[in-house]
Amino acid sequence: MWAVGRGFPLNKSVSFFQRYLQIYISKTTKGLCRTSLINSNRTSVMRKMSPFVPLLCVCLDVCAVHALRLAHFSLLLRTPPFLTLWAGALIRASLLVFLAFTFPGCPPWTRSSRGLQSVGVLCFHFPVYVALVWLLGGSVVEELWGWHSWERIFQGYAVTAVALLYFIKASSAWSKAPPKTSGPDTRASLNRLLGYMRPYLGRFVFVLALVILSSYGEMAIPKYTGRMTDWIIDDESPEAFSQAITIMTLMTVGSAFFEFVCDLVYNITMSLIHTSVQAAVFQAVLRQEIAFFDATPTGVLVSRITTDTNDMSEALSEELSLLMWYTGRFAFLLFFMVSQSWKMTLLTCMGLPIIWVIPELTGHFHQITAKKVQESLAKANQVATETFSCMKTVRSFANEDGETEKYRKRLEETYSLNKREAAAYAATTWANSITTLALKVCILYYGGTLVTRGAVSSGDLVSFVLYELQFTSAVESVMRYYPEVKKAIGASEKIFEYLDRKPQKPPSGTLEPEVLTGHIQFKNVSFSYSGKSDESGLVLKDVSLEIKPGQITALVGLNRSGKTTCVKLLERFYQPQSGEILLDGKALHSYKDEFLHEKIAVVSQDCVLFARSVRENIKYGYEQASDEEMFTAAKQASAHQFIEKLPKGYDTDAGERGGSDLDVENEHQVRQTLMSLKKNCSVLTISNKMSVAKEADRIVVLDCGEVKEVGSHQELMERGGLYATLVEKQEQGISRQEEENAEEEKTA
Ligand SMILES: Nc1ncnc2c1ncn2[C@@H]1O[C@H](COP(=O)(O)OP(=O)(O)OP(=O)(O)O)[C@@H](O)[C@H]1O
Repeated sequence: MWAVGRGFPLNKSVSFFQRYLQIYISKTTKGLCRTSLINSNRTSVMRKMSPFVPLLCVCLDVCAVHALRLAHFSLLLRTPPFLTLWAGALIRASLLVFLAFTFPGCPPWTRSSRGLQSVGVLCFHFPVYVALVWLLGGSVVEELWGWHSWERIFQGYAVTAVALLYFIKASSAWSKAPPKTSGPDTRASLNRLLGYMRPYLGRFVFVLALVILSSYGEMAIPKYTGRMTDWIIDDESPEAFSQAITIMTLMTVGSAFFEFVCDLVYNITMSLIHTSVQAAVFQAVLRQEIAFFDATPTGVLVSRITTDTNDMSEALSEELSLLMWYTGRFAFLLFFMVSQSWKMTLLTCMGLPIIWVIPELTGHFHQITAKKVQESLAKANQVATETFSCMKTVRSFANEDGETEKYRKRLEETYSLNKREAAAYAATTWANSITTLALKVCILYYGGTLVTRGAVSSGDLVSFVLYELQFTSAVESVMRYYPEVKKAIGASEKIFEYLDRKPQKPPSGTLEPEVLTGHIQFKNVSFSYSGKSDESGLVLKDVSLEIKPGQITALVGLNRSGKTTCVKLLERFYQPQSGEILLDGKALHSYKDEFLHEKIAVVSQDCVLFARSVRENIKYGYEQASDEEMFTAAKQASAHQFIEKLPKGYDTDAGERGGSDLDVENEHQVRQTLMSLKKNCSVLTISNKMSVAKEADRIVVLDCGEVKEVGSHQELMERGGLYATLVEKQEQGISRQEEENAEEEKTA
């Protein structure tokens, strides 16, 4: 440091230091690396030495502590012990950090936050502890003069190892939570969820109070069992004993009752929240433009509304409630344990990482083996499936024995993996119980010495052991459920995505005139479903056409020429990229949405029936219609008689998407009805059948999204263009079909 202060270049001081370390390593590791160090690439050799480097750092640290110890006891340096303690910690920390950052052999983790944190714990935990004891008025003489003893040095490393294990456990639990995406973060989702919870704030406060009361009640059994042990040992009066039993029973029953009420209120509240979120998402989805439904598969939409909201609310109902319970228990257990004996509590906390880490390591091995077993089973199943599905081929090659042998080999592989899995499972279970047992033995041993010294009573030890039993699982549960709850909140982002989505369509207009003649004009309309206006994607290209009131206009053309698209634009499902559509001389988008959909009626070839009664289907979107109006509509569609014959008439359930397509007879009937209605409205018919177009007053011929011809049937036939060709081809097709049918009949 001095050299740096005097303007000595840092890299020089580093290489100077490194040289000494290299000499040190070459001496300690004797011939093992001496020859290698002579090589020019010293740094790479140093990296190879990295397994020894932590050991070297520990040795240097111990040397530094002993050097400080000598300085501390030296008569020449009469520094106050507090100052020596803190200065010593600072020197140790500086030395270790300097080593980590300058010595190339140091593993990278020593330079990470985890490494620096460990250095901090190693060097400063004891000074902080001494300072706290001193502030609380305790005696610190022994600690101030003995901090450099071997016992304290080992204790320091043990504390650092435990802290590191805690840190690893916490970070692995946290990393199970979903990674942050570029979308809204968990905090934003949490705020949204809290927004839904706000109306029930009173209930949540009530639930929280019940959690606290119930958790407190659960402390009764350990507490009074300990008391009773004391009374039994001390041979106290039977009244005190029965009083303890009564209080314990009351508290336990009370706790169970509070838990029941709490669960009930909490789950009902969460169901209410779930219902309101689900309804809001459904409404938000319905608001979207039709292109959104084209692009999003129905399954995804349904899953977002049902599965995703269910998953979220289930996770929040179950995991959040468990998190609350265990946090409440954890807090009370910690409080009662500390009040029994803070030393035993510290021992428990130090033992916790060990009972997590060892089973986790064996559990990891078990998981890997279980996965391999699954894969191997899948391979065996594949052989079986393949063989059965190609049974004819197997038989024709007479390869039954070959396939059996192949299947047997796969099963043998699975069997050997099964054996490993069984061993891994046994090891995991064993590691679980042995580590838990070891911690208990340690606590009992340490507690026993405290009881012998008279520091705690036997009853306290009994209570403590009972608290500790619950404490371990409470801590584990908190660490398990916290990431789960975070994950559930993260998953809610997907739901809010729909709630936040703004429909990509212009707002509804305001016009709703009392009189509407129904004069429709397409003026230079171009449209593409992709939203792009480049020529290749256009489905309609510069289309101009007119649908006059009191007339029937037919839109004809080959398949995919854009006929249906014109109707979709008329219904405002999509917006044209350019051009405009006018209704009675006013832009279509200036009309109110509801008004427009009331005025434009679409009779489709393949209409849809909802899984509701026939009555509800007919009145769909116009519930206020009278039964008379409904009968008239059904009669016009020649469905009245048919419906009357159904088991429950108009109240018969139509069934989901029941067979509803128009047959030839019905189609003719509907057409006749439309013809009779044409005086009061504009009629646009779309059909591939030229016979339908023939009856229209005006025919618009579309080809590849462009208007090719406009006129009456007569005019277009005389022109001899596309329409005439289509009519001709269709007539030929019909006559050929008739000939084929006649021939079939003959042969029959
Ligand atoms: N929702 C959609 N998304 C993307 N492209 C579409 C969509 N609907 C139709 N198309 C495409 O637009 C073009 C015109 O289709 P449209 O259904 O309007 O033709 P059509 O003349 O009514 O055909 P048909 O007589 O076969 O019903 C076709 O190429 C079709 O593939």
